[in-house]
Amino acid sequence: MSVSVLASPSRYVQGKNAIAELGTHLEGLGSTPLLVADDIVWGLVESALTQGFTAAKLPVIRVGFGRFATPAAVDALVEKIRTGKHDVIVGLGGGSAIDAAKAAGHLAGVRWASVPTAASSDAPTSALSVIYTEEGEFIEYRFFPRNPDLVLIDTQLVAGAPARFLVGGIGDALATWIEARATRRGTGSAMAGGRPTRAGTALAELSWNILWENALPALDAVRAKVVTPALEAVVEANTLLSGLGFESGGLAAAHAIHNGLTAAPQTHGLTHGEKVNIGSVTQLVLEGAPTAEIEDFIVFTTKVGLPNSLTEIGLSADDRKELRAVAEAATVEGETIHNLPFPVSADQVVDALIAIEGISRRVRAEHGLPEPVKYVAGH
Ligand SMILES: NC(=O)c1ccc[n+]([C@@H]2O[C@H](COP(=O)([O-])OP(=O)(O)OC[C@H]3O[C@@H](n4cnc5c(N)ncnc54)[C@H](O)[C@@H]3O)[C@@H](O)[C@H]2O)c1
Ligand SMILES: [Zn+2]
Repeated sequence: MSVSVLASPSRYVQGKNAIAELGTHLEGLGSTPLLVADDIVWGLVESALTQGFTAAKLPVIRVGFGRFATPAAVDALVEKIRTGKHDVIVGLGGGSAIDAAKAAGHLAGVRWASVPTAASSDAPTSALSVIYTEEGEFIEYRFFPRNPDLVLIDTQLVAGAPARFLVGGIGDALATWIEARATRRGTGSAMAGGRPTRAGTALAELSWNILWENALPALDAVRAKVVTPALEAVVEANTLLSGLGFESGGLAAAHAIHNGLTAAPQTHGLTHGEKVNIGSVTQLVLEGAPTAEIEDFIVFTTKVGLPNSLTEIGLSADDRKELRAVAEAATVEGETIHNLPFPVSADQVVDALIAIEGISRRVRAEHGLPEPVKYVAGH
C-alpha cells in the first residue's frame, strides 16, 4: 500500500472585514505583491485592501483577469511577475483567478496566496490548478509542490456576492464527502499524491454535516447580505474543509463527470459547483447508493437551488451523442472516476446520466417540489 498524504495551506484566515488585514498577513511573505483581480472584484476590495496595504507599507499593484485560467492567462501573469520583480502573487476573486495566480506563482518561482471573494468553490486551499481552454473546456490539472502560503476570506464580501456563488460552493463541497468516501472504499490516490489520510476523509464528512445543517440559513443570510454564524459555518465548509477534504480525501466520479460536462456547450453558462452537483447525483446512481440517500440528496440540493437533472443543464435523455461524449471524457485513463471501488465504463456513465432525469422528476413530484426547468444565463 502506498503512503497517505495530508496537504494544506500554511495559514487560513476567515472573518467579517478580513480583507482589511490582508496586508498584515502578507507582510511575512513578500514585499512586492502582484494582485490578480478582475474589474468587478477589484471594485469590491480596492478601498479596504489599500488601507491595510498602506498600514503594512506594501505597494498596491494590480493586474486584471479574464474569465478562465487558460495556459495563456497563466503565462501572461508569469511575465508580469518577472518584469515587475514581484515576490508573491495574490489571486483575488473566484476559483479561476485563484487558479491562474497559483499556476503563475509556481512557474515564476515565487510564493502565492488565495483571497476568495465568494465561497463559490474549494479552489483556494489546494496545491493544484484546473486549466481550461478559452471556451471553458477542461484541459488538465496542474499539480504544485506547495499549497498557498495564505488563504484569506472576508465573509462580508461573501455575504454581498450573488447567492448563486454560494450555491455553487455548496455543490462543490457536498461532492467532497461523496467522492472522499468512495476513494476511501477503493484503492486509488487523493489529489495530494497518496492514499487518503483519515484527517482528509474526516474533514470531508465534517463539511457535509455542516452543510446539511447550515446551507439553507446561510443562503438566507446571503440574500439579506448579512453575516451570520450559519454563513460563517458554510464559508468554512466550502472553502477550508472541502478544500482539505477533496485534496487529501480524494476525488472520484462527481468531478470526472463535471470535467466531461465542460465539453458540452449546453453547460457553459453553469457554474463549477452546479456541474459538479450533476456529477454527484450521477455518482450516487452509479454506486447503487441506497434509494433514500439519493432521494434525500435530490430534495436537499433542489432546496439549495442546485441542478440535479439533465433538463436543468440543457440536456435530455435524447442527446445520446453529447451524453456519450461526456461519459467518454469522464472515463479517460487517469480520470478520478477510477477511484471508485469498482471498474467503470462510459456505458455505465451514460446510463447513470440518463437515469438521474427520471429520478429527479419523480422525487420532486413526491415532495411537492417544482419540476426541473432549464437554467438560463443570469439565473
Ligand atoms: N484548483 C482547485 O483545487 C479547484 C477546486 C475547485 C474548483 N476549481 C476551479 O474554480 C473555477 C470555478 O470557480 P468559481 O465558481 O469561483 O468561478 P469563476 O472564478 O470562474 O468566476 C467567479 C466570478 O465571480 C465574480 N465574483 C467573485 N466574487 C464576487 C463578489 N463578491 N461579488 C460579485 N461577483 C464576484 C468574479 O468577477 C468572476 O466573474 C473552475 O475553473 C474550477 O475548475 C479549482
Ligand atoms: Zn470542484
